[in-house]
Amino acid sequence: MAKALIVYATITGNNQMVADILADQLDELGVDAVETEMSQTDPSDFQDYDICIVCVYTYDEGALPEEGMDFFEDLADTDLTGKYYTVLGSGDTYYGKFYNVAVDKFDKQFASTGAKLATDCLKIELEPDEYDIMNIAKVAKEISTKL
Ligand SMILES: Cc1cc2nc3c(=O)[nH]c(=O)nc-3n(C[C@H](O)[C@H](O)[C@H](O)COP(=O)(O)O)c2cc1C
Repeated sequence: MAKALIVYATITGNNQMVADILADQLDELGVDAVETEMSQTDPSDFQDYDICIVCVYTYDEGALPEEGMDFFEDLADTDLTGKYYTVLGSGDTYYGKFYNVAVDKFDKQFASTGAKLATDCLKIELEPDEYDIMNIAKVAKEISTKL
């Protein structure tokens, strides 16, 4: 059975909700999905999985979560050759050009690991609604077809 690790960072729960929805969808498609919180995770943990996923919030006008800085920096030095990745994020369009910037930063960081993008990164506005849930389901489907 293919395995996915979903690493999330959250303050108010939206990104954990995104991670939960994606994990449920992946499980339904026969992918064993495990969730962990970013500050409790080392990027080398991804080496035991086929799919590497990050669900992350953006803070302070384009900043990464402070509790995720070590994870972010160590990710660049982690060899994930042969694996797939994608990044999801809940942010707030109120922040204009800084909307979900952490998603783009993680996307770039994954590029240096050797992992391949499984499906386009997904940006979500605040708490996922029906439309977002549909898009998360599409992400899960695309991921499952790569395996
Ligand atoms: C002080 C502050 C700064 C924020 N800065 C940004 C930002 O630059 N870009 C963005 O997209 N969202 C920004 N947000 C919104 C959060 O990313 C958004 O509420 C997100 O859904 C929180 O995720 P969480 O519920 O998983 O903690 C900010 C929120 C706060 C409180």
